Amino acid sequence: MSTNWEYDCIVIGAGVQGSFTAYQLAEKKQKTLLLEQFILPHTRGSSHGQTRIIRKAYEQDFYTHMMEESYELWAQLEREAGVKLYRQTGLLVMGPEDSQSYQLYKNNLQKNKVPMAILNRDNFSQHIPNVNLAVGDGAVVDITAGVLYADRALKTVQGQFEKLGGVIRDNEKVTDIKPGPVVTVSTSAGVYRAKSVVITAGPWANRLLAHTGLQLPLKVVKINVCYWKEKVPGTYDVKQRFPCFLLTESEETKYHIYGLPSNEYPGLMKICYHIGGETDPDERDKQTDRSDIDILQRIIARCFPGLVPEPAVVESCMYTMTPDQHFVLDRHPSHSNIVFGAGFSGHGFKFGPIIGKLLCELILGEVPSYDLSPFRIRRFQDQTKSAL
Ligand SMILES: Cc1cc2nc3c(=O)[nH]c(=O)nc-3n(C[C@H](O)[C@H](O)[C@H](O)COP(=O)(O)OP(=O)(O)OC[C@H]3O[C@@H](n4cnc5c(N)ncnc54)[C@H](O)[C@@H]3O)c2cc1C
Ligand SMILES: O=C(O)[C@@H]1CCCCN1
Repeated sequence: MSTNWEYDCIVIGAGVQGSFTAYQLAEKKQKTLLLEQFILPHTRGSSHGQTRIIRKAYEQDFYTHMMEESYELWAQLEREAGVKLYRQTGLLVMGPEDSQSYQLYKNNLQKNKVPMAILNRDNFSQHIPNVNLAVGDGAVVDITAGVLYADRALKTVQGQFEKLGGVIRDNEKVTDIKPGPVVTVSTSAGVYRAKSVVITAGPWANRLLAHTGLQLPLKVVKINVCYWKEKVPGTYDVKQRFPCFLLTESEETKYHIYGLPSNEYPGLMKICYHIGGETDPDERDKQTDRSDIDILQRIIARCFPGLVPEPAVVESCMYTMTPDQHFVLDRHPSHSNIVFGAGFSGHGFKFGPIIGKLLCELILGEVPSYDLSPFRIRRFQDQTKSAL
């Protein structure tokens, strides 16, 4: 076998995680190729759209800790590129006061000294007008939270990567990966060889991993991204300082419901359900399950009296879920020069800079900056299929 290679590293998939990983690698002077199957920018994966929530409020400490640094890295990218990627709005967390989920959010904010406010029934509507707090629900605000401008963030980080000498080839689908001391990656347009490979293929992760003999317990779901019309334009607008919100799971809703103030489409507020119908990523639009919309309509009619409880716009996006909804960040069990980031379970965007840093550390054989045990594949044990 020849030991020639053209690249130190090839990153497969130019969503938020692959783009940040490529950027970090280029910063570390690694000659890096970023491959993307579609023409950029595109709307067929998980990272498209104008906005995402950024927050420190989490049920688990380890995410809150990672977010401390992630905020710094987002700000660093804003400074480097001279663009605004983050707007602070706060995040209103509401949920059954006595539920485990709500208590975890509240306690975690307090324990980690995240700037926050606890609202009670008497002062709630003074701070958050036009929202009905359900009977038995508590409310806290993560003051650090806000909106990330997602499409702009992707364009920015890809641009910074190219400025560092990184190469992006879009409209080039990876069709085969041959592991070895030098990894051979075949695409619809050519063949490349590199010392190492990072797979950040979002909903297509298992398709790519199959070439390396590994399958993870991932489930791809289609999310109906719903926008709801304000009865009086501006009621829930970002300019009126309306916050993002998160309704923690309850017996009625089972999964989180979340929303962002009206911003990208004037007069429309984005509110979604944190699960959807299972789909093949190449056949996303054949998945027509709208049972989430029924649940959203009920909750919106009850809690958001200023919105028409009928979606005005419905767009599509995909989540790649793991059984525990924690990410997968690991090295291939048989090929140490293949690393992957997958299963971001609908909450990975805000971590983009940190995921990029961690995957870069794994590729370079450095000690990871965070404890990766919640993200390792060994937690799945029986569910991980390896043909090796
Ligand atoms: C509706 C919605 C709302 C969300 N809200 C939030 C939020 O508020 N806050 C938050 O933090 N996160 C949120 N998320 C989650 C976040 O957006 C995702 O976790 C993140 O975008 C995942 O990025 P990724 O890079 O793993 O996947 P992707 O963006 O899907 O990127 C993978 C890329 O790999 C490419 N690819 C796949 N196969 C190949 C191949 N064979 N060859 C070449 N390229 C290939 C794909 O085309 C794709 O571009 C949300 C997600 C959705 C869908
Ligand atoms: O990551 C987030 O912040 C959003 C809201 C909560 C559910 C997942 N997606």
